[in-house]
Amino acid sequence: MHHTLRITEIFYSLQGETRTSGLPTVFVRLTGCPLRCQYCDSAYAFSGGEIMSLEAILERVAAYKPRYVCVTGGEPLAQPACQALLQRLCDAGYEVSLETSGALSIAEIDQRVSRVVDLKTPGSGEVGRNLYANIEHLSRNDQVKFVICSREDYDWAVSKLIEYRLDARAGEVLFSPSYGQIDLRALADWIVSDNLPVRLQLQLHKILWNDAPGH
Ligand SMILES: C[S@@+](CC[C@H](N)C(=O)[O-])C[C@H]1O[C@@H](n2cnc3c(N)ncnc32)[C@H](O)[C@@H]1O
Ligand SMILES: Nc1nc2[nH]cc(C(=O)O)c2c(=O)[nH]1
Ligand code: SF4
Ligand SMILES: [Mg+2]
Repeated sequence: MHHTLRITEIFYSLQGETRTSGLPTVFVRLTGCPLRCQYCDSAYAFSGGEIMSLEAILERVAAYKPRYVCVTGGEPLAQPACQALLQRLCDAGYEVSLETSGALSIAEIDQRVSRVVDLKTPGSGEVGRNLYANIEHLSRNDQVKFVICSREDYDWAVSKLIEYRLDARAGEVLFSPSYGQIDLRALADWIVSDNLPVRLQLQLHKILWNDAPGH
């Protein structure tokens, strides 16, 4: 079967987020997203892009000789051929991660992939899109992320953490500040004072490169 995907960009940078933060990583950014989070820093990937064959994508990735590959977007799972892309990247021997909004099922996604599942907070404006059935498919190789816009979002994230025992299911629970929307030190202090089993993650690439294209 001949698979194609609509791609916004493929670039090599330091991973700015998740458990591989700071490690050189190739990013494959798929075009299009059915959500509209108010804070989205990747809205340029909602449209446009270029149709590429699976083979052409694999060739572009291989040219960097990476260890880590991150498939992101847009919403990667909105394109059916994403599943085949992830499988082929794993087969090629890369450490593969997938960033997904949590609005589409991860049930059929290769378990070799570290699935980074965002649970959309009320502050995102898309909390109604969360597919909670995804939680039962999480393994220790997966990560759950909350992007926190306010104290209300923090309290909501803590309630979901406890309700679903997320720290016992996923390998990492990430609390990430919505960029520029919340005081970093306050978020850090809340996590410490509540003794939470979560990791505060900053977006390293924005500190380093101010979110410039290609990073
Ligand atoms: C651009 S999205 C692409 C993947 C997928 N659509 C999703 O939402 O997970 C990648 C990650 O960046 C996060 N993100 C987007 N804009 C952000 C912002 N302004 N501050 C912090 N995180 C942000 C998203 O919540 C998501 O976890
Ligand atoms: N360096 C770098 N790390 C990232 N981690 C997640 C990104 C994203 O936009 O999804 C991203 C990005 O755009 N750049
Ligand atoms: S789901 Fe991801 S890509 Fe889509 S609007 Fe939200 S943050 Fe942006
Ligand atoms: Mg980005």
